[in-house]
Order: sequence, then structure tokens, then C-alpha cells
Amino acid sequence: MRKIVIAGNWKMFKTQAESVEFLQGFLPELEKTPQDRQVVLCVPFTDLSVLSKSLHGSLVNLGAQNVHWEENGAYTGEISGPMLAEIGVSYVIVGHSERRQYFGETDHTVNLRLKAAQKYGLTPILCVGETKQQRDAGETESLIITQLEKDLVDVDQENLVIAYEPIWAIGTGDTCESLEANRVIGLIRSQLRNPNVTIQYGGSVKPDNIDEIMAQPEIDGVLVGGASLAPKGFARIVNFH
Ligand SMILES: O=C(CO)COP(=O)(O)O
Repeated sequence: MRKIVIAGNWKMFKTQAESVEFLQGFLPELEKTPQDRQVVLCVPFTDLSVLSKSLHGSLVNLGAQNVHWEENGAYTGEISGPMLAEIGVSYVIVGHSERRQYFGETDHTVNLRLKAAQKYGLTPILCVGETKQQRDAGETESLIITQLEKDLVDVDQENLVIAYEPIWAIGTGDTCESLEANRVIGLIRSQLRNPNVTIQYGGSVKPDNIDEIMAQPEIDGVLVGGASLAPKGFARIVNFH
């Protein structure tokens, strides 16, 4: 059985005070949420501790947005797996296109981070996806197959989530057609040793397109940026029909 995972990626938004305020609006909306779905909030490192306490006993899992591959060491500005696990983090985004684009993340470092996340008991959410230029050049399939090949070397596919995030659909309001997202996610699944990996779609997911996206047979969840910042809107996404 494939798990349904609905995750919010807050990126670099919300102070601790703002994150607590979000929960006050969000948690009451989850009272009728079906238990078959996992809800994850991937928040800035500085919000993790306070949210960990507030989320204890709720349906919502805590996620981080990056993890270093070493247990500890002289790596200024980085955070390790044990540091995240200790405070109750269970998911971590790895290889988001913004990390690849702005912070020098490569398929090699993505692979190291994926293996470290799993070693310390976290479930990584691996992000893959093509740019507009690559799509227009007809390179979507080859790019994604190459990313998967390189990123997943020696990675355990039993404890893994993959997010297909076409870069041109992120933050643009330009959602990938749900049929097309379904097709690419089917391609991703065909490349895996474990066909039961949860594969999400990400890119301009909103309350008004979630039902159509989740109706697609290959799509097991979503990774939501902007629309995960509003408690009522994100709750509507979590409570998709
Ligand atoms: O990057 C994303 C999630 O990781 C998607 O962002 P938006 O939902 O804001 O397009």
C-alpha cells in the first residue's frame, strides 16, 4: 500500500511566534481529517523546537528542509541528522531545486544527504524536476532518469518519499497539468526498485486544484510551498476530497 503524504514546505517563512499562530488556526481544522493520510510541516530550523512541543500527540509530523551528511563536525551553518531526530523531526526535504540552484547542491551531495537522513531515522523527501528550458528541449524524461540514477545510489527505497517538482511550476501559479504530472510520476515509479514509494507532486498546488491533482492514480501526495503558509488554505489541501 502506498502512503498518502501531504507536506508543506514553508521555505524561509515564519518566525517562532508566527509558526505558533499558524498552528492555532490549522490544528482545529484537522479534526475530521481521514487517518489514511500523513501530514507534514517542513519548517525553518528555528521553528522546529517550538513546533515539536505543540505537535506532540497530533496527526501532524515535523519536517526539516535540509540535513548534513556527517553526524557532527566543523561544518559551519549545517545541521545533522541526530540534531533533528532528537527534537522529534521525522521527515526532511533533500535536493529541493532552490538548494540545487542557489546553494550549490549537486546530485552527489543530495545522495550523501539522503543516506544520512535514513541512517539517523528520518524519512527523506527527495525533490526532482526539470527547468522550463529542459522541458522545451524535450529533456524532461532523460533529466529525471539521470537525477534518480545519481541521487538514489545505495539509498533504501523502503523509507523514501519522492516529490516531482517541475521547476517552472514552482511559485509561478503555472501548475503542471494534472495528467502530465501523473505521466511523469508514472515514469519516476517505473525507474524504482520499490514501486510502493510515495511520490508527490509539487508546484503551485492550491486549495482549488488539490482535488483534481489527488484524483490522479499515480500521485500519492503533494509538496506545497506558498499555499502551506495559510492555515485554512493548507487545511483545505490536507482535507482534499
Ligand atoms: O517548491 C515548492 C514546494 O517545495 C512548491 O512551491 P509553490 O507551492 O509555492 O509553487
